[in-house]
Amino acid sequence: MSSYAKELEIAQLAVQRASILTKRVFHEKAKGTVSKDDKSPVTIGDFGAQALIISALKANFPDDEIVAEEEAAQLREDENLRHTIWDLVSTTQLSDPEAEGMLGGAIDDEEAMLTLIDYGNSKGGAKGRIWAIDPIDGTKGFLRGGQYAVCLALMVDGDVKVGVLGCPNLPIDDSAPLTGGMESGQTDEGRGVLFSAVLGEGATSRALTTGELARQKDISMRAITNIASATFCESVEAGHSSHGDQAEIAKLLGITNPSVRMDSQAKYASIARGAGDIYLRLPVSETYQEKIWDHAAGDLIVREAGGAVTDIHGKRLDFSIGRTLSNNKGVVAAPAAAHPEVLKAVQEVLSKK
Ligand SMILES: Nc1ncnc2c1ncn2[C@@H]1O[C@H](COP(=O)(O)O)[C@@H](OP(=O)(O)O)[C@H]1O
Ligand SMILES: [Mg+2]
Ligand SMILES: [Mg+2]
Ligand SMILES: [Mg+2]
Repeated sequence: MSSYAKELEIAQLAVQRASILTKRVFHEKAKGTVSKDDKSPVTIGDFGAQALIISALKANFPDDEIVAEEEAAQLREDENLRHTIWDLVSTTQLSDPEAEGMLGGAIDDEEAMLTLIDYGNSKGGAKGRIWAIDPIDGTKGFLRGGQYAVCLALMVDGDVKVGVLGCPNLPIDDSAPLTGGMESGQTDEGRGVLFSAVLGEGATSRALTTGELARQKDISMRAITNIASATFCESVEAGHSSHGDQAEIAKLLGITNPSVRMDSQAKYASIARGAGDIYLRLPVSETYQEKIWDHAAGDLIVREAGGAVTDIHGKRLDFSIGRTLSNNKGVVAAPAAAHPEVLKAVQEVLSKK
């Protein structure tokens, strides 16, 4: 019996249900975007998915704290936006009644939905049980029909214990070739994966369904015998990580395969299943602090699949500080045996700047 069996099951079902909503938004709705203070695109999908996930967590673990990316303030002002989201949230459920029942059933009304979204305002920290939610990670990928992820992790006393990633646009087949997006003309057929890990218990993948959980498979990173033959993943957005530095590092390692660019924590998931090998996220700004919800689930899934994840200084990502990874800079994720060599190359390139 897994040490976090109930947490894992609820987390996976919650992510699966939220993924139904995000797919509905993509397929059915005009992908209405509104601008937040930080000008990042945020869609009705982000708010809706966050409401559904928090509803499931509150029904099962009422005392746990939650750190989530979005907040309801804007929805309180904007009646149309609120109604649109409520429309989706109140009509999205798992097709399996037993699974849906485990998530606590329907949200009462619009006001309750707003309250739920705002439960995600915990400051985080080193004490107690805290969930981290990114309802849509890779919002830009989501909008362009590329990769995105619905992300959920449980931290206990600042350490990630459970991580779940729903990746609706990744191929179900763990050995499918790595590409950044949904190539034009492709359908949902054969796509949609739910990744998960519990600390000390390995990492798994399974097909994302609309009902009960599909059968899982263990996943592991590829063993790299020759680093020059590795493939690395990086953000599509040059504003999120430095393509230039990453290319120099690849060159230094003798890597000739082109990097695969994809949005979201689908990068962590892709290397964890052995479809790629290395994920580099090198800072472009002195001041930007990475958000815990952008990394918590992916960090655990990669480590449980046989990888090592550190920042550019070789420090483990520290989720115990608050809502951001203020003790870390950048991300270097690679198979454990290859990580020292990759980190050395990262530091060599960055030290010359
Ligand atoms: N200057 C910056 N540097 C690094 N990450 C940034 C950034 N500005 C925004 N981000 C984060 O990058 C995430 C997407 O990562 P990626 O580039 O790997 O797809 C965004 O998540 P959201 O899409 O959830 O807002 C956002 O939190
Ligand atoms: Mg965002
Ligand atoms: Mg994100
Ligand atoms: Mg997001």
